[in-house]
Amino acid sequence: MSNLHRVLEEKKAKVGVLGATGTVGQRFITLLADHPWFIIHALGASPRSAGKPYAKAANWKQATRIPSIVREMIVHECKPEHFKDCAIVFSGLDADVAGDIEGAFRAADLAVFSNAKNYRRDPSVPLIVPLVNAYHLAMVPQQQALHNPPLQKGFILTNANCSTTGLVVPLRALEKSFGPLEACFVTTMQAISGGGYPGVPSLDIIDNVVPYIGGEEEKMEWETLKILGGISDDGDGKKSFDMHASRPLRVSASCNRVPVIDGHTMTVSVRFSRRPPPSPQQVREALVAYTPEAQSMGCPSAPVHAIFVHEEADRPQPRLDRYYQDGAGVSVGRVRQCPVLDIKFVVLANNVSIGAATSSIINAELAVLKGVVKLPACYFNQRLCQED
Ligand SMILES: NC(=O)C1=CN([C@@H]2O[C@H](COP(=O)(O)OP(=O)(O)OC[C@H]3O[C@@H](n4cnc5c(N)ncnc54)[C@H](OP(=O)(O)O)[C@@H]3O)[C@@H](O)[C@H]2O)C=CC1
Ligand SMILES: N[C@@H](CC(=O)OP(=O)(O)O)C(=O)O
Repeated sequence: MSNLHRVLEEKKAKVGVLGATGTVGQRFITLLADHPWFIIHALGASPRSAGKPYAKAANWKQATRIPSIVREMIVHECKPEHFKDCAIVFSGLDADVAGDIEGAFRAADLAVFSNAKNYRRDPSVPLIVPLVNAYHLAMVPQQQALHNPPLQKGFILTNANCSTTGLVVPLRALEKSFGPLEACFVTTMQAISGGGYPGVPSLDIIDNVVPYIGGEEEKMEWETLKILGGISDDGDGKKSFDMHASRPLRVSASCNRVPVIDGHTMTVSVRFSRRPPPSPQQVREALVAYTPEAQSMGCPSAPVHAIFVHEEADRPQPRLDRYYQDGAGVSVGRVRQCPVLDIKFVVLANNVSIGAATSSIINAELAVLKGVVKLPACYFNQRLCQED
């Protein structure tokens, strides 16, 4: 460990990254390398990578160089003992192994912020898109209390499927301004990087569109309801996610893989409960004005514009717009009347950034700001420090 790293470790909160060598893991590393509150302390990947310096273990595919802070760091197997000093553990683990590993980390009283699908449907686990439903963090204490044995600091919190993430941000903005939505049709054009590395074989995707991504449509249709739903109380203090139950929203998703490297584009049509529905101009204004808690609370990784609304007729486009705000916001365009439902528009979200690593990091920042993760005494920002 360099002297600089030692100094930073005294000033920032130590975090770990599981699945650090993968597509999402590499994005975590680029984002965390200069994070104002967090410092990378431990890295985990498969037994194939364990024991190697990160630069040798990772097949680095980012446009920027491997940050010097991790270059020589030895990758560990994903066992809690290697991460016991971490206040937060981010996970970009393959879903085949994430269930057992993340469960073991929670049982070891570690706070896990996961990208994997395994726990998203768990009734005690918040599924949080940080630009949408930060209030679901309120479920964490119940998860800790119901765990056997009860936990002091450990929990699992997941972010959403990358396509679901791009969809729910404008849907939440519209519900906030115009009340409940009744129906939504969404058709996705998903980037190859969504499948991890090496992902879809080149001979399947070049000069082609694949009209099927296993499990994706079901995830979009189900996760949207959990994310947009509230939390209900049974009267005895037991809380549960209400799955948008008060005014059920019907979502129909069609998911396609297209020959784009990064950035999931989707076309969306919605019907509002209220009659008459808002006009396209009212919808544009509501999307631009939308300010999620992550922004108002001052999360350092939150985008300046949660939703950027394009006026040009042919935007957003993945090649032009996926890195806007470092991929942390969502781009919307072509807001217009829908002759079947009410309003239709196009959404673009960077699947690896706001669709994955950036969401996890903002979720962790929200957890710190809301006191769900209590950081030990530290010096990086006295306002945030909470003594045990
Ligand atoms: N790519 C995307 O756009 C998005 C991905 N996700 C989800 O995020 C997760 C990561 O995705 P992605 O980065 O694309 O996947 P990758 O296949 O690129 O990376 C998978 C990671 O898991 C590690 N791993 C594999 N097997 C094991 C094991 N037995 N023990 C410990 N670690 C293991 C790999 O380590 P090693 O290199 O050593 O094999 C690697 O670090 C997945 O659950 C995915 O569904 C979510 C939203 C978007
Ligand atoms: N399935 C998505 C990426 C992903 O990994 O999704 P999930 O985290 O829901 O398994 C895609 O292929 O673009």
